[in-house]
Amino acid sequence: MTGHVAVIGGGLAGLTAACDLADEGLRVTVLEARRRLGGATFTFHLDGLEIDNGQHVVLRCYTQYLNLLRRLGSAHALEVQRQFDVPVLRPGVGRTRLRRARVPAPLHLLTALARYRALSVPQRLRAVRAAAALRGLDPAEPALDEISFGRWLDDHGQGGAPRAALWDLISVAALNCPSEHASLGLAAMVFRTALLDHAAAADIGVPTVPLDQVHVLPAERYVTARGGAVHTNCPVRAVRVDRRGFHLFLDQRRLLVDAVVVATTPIAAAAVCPSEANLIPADLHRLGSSPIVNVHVVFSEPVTDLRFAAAVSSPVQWLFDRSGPAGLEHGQYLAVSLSAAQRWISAPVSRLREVFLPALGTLLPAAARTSVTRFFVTRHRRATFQQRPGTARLRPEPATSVPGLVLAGAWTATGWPDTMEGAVRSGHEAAGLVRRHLGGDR
Ligand SMILES: Cc1cc2nc3c(=O)[nH]c(=O)nc-3n(C[C@H](O)[C@H](O)[C@H](O)COP(=O)(O)OP(=O)(O)OC[C@H]3O[C@@H](n4cnc5c(N)ncnc54)[C@H](O)[C@@H]3O)c2cc1C
Repeated sequence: MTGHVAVIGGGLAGLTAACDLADEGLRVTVLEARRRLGGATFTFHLDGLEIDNGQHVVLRCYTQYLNLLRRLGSAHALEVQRQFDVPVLRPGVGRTRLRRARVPAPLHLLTALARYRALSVPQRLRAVRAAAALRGLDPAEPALDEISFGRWLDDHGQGGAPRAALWDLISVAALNCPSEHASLGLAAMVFRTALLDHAAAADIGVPTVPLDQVHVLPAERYVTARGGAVHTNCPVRAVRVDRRGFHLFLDQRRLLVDAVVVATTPIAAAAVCPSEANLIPADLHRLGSSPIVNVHVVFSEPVTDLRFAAAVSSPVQWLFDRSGPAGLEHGQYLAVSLSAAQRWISAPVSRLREVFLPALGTLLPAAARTSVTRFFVTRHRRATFQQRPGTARLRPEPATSVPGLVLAGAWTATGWPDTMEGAVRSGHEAAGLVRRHLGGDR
């Protein structure tokens, strides 16, 4: 197939589309506004350590993301646990765990809940009933996107302790939204896909190397090895269309191409696309944004043997041992990942230190007696869109009204939450549309 395709945005969606299009023999040019690729997933260097902008976790049900890594030759960069097993820490009480048994779904959850000591026995029984009811929901049913997951939990006797100690543990991290504000449709999608329909789907994978070695640099190499070009520091200001093709307005020059994948953020897509694309900018702005904060703490000595853990009754939501991926030689580096972090996004580092060091000390006794050698914070104000009720109808389909101009991004209508899996799926979808437009459908 011949043709020149521009991919605007070098996040995971854009990189996926670029890999697919390069495989088709098309001439691909990736244009990324920032000085580095990766979008919401990147690595930076600090005092000899390789730091990810925020801990990223994958699940075994991320089939397209995992396939992409296999294709890029970097599947080894993830360690996926053999069975879903989450240590759950409680201040002053110690550990319990949510661990699936090796039996088919949904029995695997019964056994996990039966042993979950953060809930009383009657609470565990009621949680099993609620899980069965959730399993009966169709996430694609539009009415589910009109109500909040929190309301559904209340209606099913899952407010209070069960919400905090069980449902929020998963949904706040997966949807980056408190359950009272999250879409029931998206929550049903997460719980069904990851936990209720297939026993192995929620097995957790964490990168063993920095994120840029997991998919960012491998994708860049994949595209350039196939003749593609990748430009960073290269914002696209506007796209115009005429009978010759698509004109991209860059700061110093213009580029004329045969097709365009707009894989930016939603607000940038609204600004860049021509009016003929018929996007609804107000809808894209209404998608809003939700923050994620990571608190990074380096201890002089190891303080835990856990690779990761969740916490309840604590400001800590999830913590991860980052020592290996960051290249730390002595001590231990923990990252505390805080989703739906409105409360923390503007807090000074001193305040976060005041809150999170004692909180870690109550969860991990050794942390209370070990000195901290580094403490820093990464903040993403616009980490994901706000996955609240009513967002399904705001998420645009990848095809625009202009053939050859397509959208990609975890915020498009993928049916998935704003995740790496959603980004990869949208990249494939966009590349497929471009291929059909350029006449190479097989
Ligand atoms: C801290 C954090 C933790 C997360 N944790 C997880 C997790 O554990 N698991 C998970 O699955 N997901 C997680 N996510 C979400 C996941 O990272 C995103 O869903 C996914 O990476 C989005 O990819 P994308 O390509 O759609 O968008 P983006 O990564 O936002 O990429 C868009 C790109 O477009 C570029 N751009 C914008 N405007 C222009 C322009 N005019 N010209 C050129 N380029 C432009 C941007 O600079 C950016 O690089 C997390 C996100 C964050 C921030």
